[in-house]
Amino acid sequence: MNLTQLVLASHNAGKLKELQAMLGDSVQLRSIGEFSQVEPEETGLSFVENAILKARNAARISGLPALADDSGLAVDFLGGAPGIYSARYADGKGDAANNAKLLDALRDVPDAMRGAQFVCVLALVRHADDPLPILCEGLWHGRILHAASGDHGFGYDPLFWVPERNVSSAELSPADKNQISHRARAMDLLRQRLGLK
Ligand SMILES: O=P(O)(O)OP(=O)(O)OP(=O)(O)OC[C@H]1O[C@@H](n2cnc3c(O)ncnc32)[C@H](O)[C@@H]1O
Ligand SMILES: [Mg+2]
Repeated sequence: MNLTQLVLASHNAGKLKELQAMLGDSVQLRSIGEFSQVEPEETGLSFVENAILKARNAARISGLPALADDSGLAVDFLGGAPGIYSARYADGKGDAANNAKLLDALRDVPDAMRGAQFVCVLALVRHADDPLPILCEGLWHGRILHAASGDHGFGYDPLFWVPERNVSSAELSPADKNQISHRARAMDLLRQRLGLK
């Protein structure tokens, strides 16, 4: 597939920055925000369903091939919550409220029981009705800290301790996060599928 321009089916500026950095100059990612401010309802029960739903919606609106990222944080002690509801965990009140709610839910839970993974599913559709979306996933294992630390990244990064670096993911430089994150792993697979590496 020859792709020089893709629309990114996301209103999250943090994702756009990370994904464009990973793709480099060979593919230009245009934000769906250029075409519409309306966010589709994420009605799926899985990351895969929501990624496909967002990608189809963006392809329909833009007329371009579309890439979507559905991602979230699955916390072991919470049975995988907030999972696909990560963005809406604190009822749409934003990252700070989501982080505060998570800290509260894990109050007094010991380190050994604070395991978590970031999940990322990327879905690429060539057009809105594409019967064979390309799907790639990535996981990143870590642990939930007892307090926020660091100010890079977005979302739950200040609470996610990265065992291989002994820092929070918000303390990693953007370049370092983009080497090892759930999104980096999914993008690595996507680049292979597209013959970009
Ligand atoms: O749906 P779009 O428009 O892409 O943007 P969104 O922010 O709503 O994205 P999701 O529905 O995929 O929800 C992802 C949630 O998981 C969080 N998340 C995903 N990847 C993350 C990362 O790399 N670092 C920190 N938090 C992340 C993020 O903050 C959101 O709360
Ligand atoms: Mg969303």
